[in-house]
Amino acid sequence: MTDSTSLLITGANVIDATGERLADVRIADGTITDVATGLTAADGEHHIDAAGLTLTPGFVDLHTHLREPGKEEAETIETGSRAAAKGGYTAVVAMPNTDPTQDSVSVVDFVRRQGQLAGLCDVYPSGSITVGRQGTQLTPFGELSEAGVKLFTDDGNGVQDALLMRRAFEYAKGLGVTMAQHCEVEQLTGGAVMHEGDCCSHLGLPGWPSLAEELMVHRDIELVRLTGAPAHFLHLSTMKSVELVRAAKADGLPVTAEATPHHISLTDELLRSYSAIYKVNPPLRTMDDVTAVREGLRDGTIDAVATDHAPHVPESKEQPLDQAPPGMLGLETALGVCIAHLDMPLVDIVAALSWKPAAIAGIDDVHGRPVAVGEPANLTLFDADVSWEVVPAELASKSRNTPFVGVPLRGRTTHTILDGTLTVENGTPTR
Ligand SMILES: NC(=O)N[C@@H](CC(=O)O)C(=O)O
Ligand SMILES: [Zn+2]
Ligand SMILES: [Zn+2]
Repeated sequence: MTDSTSLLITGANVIDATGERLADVRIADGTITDVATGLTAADGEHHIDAAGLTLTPGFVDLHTHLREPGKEEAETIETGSRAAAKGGYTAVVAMPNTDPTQDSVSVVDFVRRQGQLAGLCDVYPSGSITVGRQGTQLTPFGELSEAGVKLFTDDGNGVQDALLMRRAFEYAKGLGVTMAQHCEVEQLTGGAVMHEGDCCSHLGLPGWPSLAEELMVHRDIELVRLTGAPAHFLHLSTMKSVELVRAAKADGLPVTAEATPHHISLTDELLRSYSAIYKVNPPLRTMDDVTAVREGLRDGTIDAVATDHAPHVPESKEQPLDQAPPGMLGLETALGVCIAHLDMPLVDIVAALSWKPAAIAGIDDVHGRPVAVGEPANLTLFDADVSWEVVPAELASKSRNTPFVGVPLRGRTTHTILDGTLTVENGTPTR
């Protein structure tokens, strides 16, 4: 079914921000029209028997690299949206390190429109903080914000200049938009291919010290204290970063943070293979860091799981470690990694995948909503118990650079519903 006629989902375990219960849910014309028990399918109504499955608001990815415009050989907005839908996502925030950069209204409008044309997932373009992500001149925040941009980031790089970042926060405060930082002091990471630590010294490879991340987390927390503007921290990876954010929240500062599936499941030991599949920014860290990031998610210091889905063509990842680009796929495996690797109640895992990131993205009027009558039907249905392994050839993404081959996953999306229409049915995209 690709058109939105009436759809009935029965017997699902429904989880949303209001809690957990068994219910039947009817959807018509993009809206939830019934939530009850004992509903039966009308003549001709599409019926999904969801006994044993979990129904939640659709997932929201705060951090997706869709690569279009500029690197369509690695991913397009259509293929990335399809990967998102397969992973249970109904919305993604598209990162700005495209070519041209998402630093103007015309480029962000193009990205949003391509997302609408693909029709598989709502695509919300971020805007870059600086023109061309060059770190020297601020983009027209006012125009971009009027064009619907709510999250600004130079992701791929952090903003190195503290004065420019201070100004960015000051403008952001007036406009009600959020600055999202890729925390990396580049003077400390030149030439790095992996986490700086025992494993790195043993392999004799150039290291990316935890301090390079933590210094910028600290700087931006203090800029938030100074300006009162909100900050979101992208892909946090170290124990000390988690501690800094925990302390900032305890001080009542408006900071939020995300962690990736790979930073809660994989460590720097994987670089012993010298495979560039495991090269990522920030790098895979130690088990102590993994444990601290998981604890950050458990206690709410880290608000969201965000994939940092970063597709790269095979030829680029087959290069030696020092030449290969950093980045890993994430959209189709995120749920499976989270359930397998986070010792948290399922409701808290779904919170980190859905309504908490929806609020950070400023799209919580449409996504991450309660499963209730009158709400927009952006929903995910998944099997929380199924164990599976990723097969790269079966990915919807145009790229194959998943680090999760051979990693046990638990939990997989069966159906995704965008604005009342099935984008994924029985695990298969509908378009
Ligand atoms: N995470 C990565 O290793 N790579 C990202 C950039 C980024 O998120 O910093 C990419 O665009 O490939
Ligand atoms: Zn980044
Ligand atoms: Zn990124």
